[in-house]
Amino acid sequence: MSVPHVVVHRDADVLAKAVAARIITRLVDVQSAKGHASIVLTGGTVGIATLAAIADTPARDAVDWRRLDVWWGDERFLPGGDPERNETGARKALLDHVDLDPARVHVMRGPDSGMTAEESADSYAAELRAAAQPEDHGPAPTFDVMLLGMGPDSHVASLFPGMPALYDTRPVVAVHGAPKPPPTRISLTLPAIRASREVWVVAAGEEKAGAVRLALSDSGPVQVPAAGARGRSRTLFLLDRASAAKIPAGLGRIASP
Ligand SMILES: O=C1O[C@H](COP(=O)(O)O)[C@@H](O)[C@H](O)[C@H]1O
Repeated sequence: MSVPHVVVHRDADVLAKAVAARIITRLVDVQSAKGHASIVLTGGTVGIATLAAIADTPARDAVDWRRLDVWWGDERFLPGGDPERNETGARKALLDHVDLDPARVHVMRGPDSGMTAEESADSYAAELRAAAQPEDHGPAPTFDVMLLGMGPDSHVASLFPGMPALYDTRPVVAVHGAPKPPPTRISLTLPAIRASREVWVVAAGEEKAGAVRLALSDSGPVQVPAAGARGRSRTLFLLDRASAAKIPAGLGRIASP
């Protein structure tokens, strides 16, 4: 697993634009190297603002959207089209504005599919397994980029501190009783997150400063889930100044003074 690298931007707006530029560059590089790429999306404020920033930049045309697999790190277990679903936010901000191959957009199904949360998680696990290649050596693909928002309690995806999902070895699970509404969710687990080539944790706002500090410490992932979010090749913490306010001096590289 990689050691986190911290980049600090002036504010949430600059952060979203900078992460958007970074995603475009990464996807273009990966697609030019192997013909296709994969990204795992997050919900949350900065996650969705980043997608909107991609939609806003002409450089988005450099990505071959039809050769991109889109996955989610978590989903709120709500019917399709519900404004609280991460999918709905992502579609509105970006996915509806680019030429994706619908077969490559892998949504986590809601209750309107007729499935329980457990069945939806199992069906996503089957989709992950089907996409995994022998060289991935596991039940999920080696995602090229995984974006993760982080809550003030240090949750990533829908892995909340102390919850049983943090001990699970399956790639994706149903979560019940989440402290942040809605209580029922579907989430990738730490093994699936850690199977990603690159994990990028994005956070903004002073209410995240304590969680950012802990996420960059030696805390255990059961108490501090973001401390377990590490990529195989690279882990980035992409922050605004407010969320980086409590990290040890010298750890963060200021990119936007
Ligand atoms: O509920 C969720 O929250 C987190 C973080 O959201 P934020 O608004 O505090 O940035 C998000 O990463 C996760 O995907 C989502 O389901």
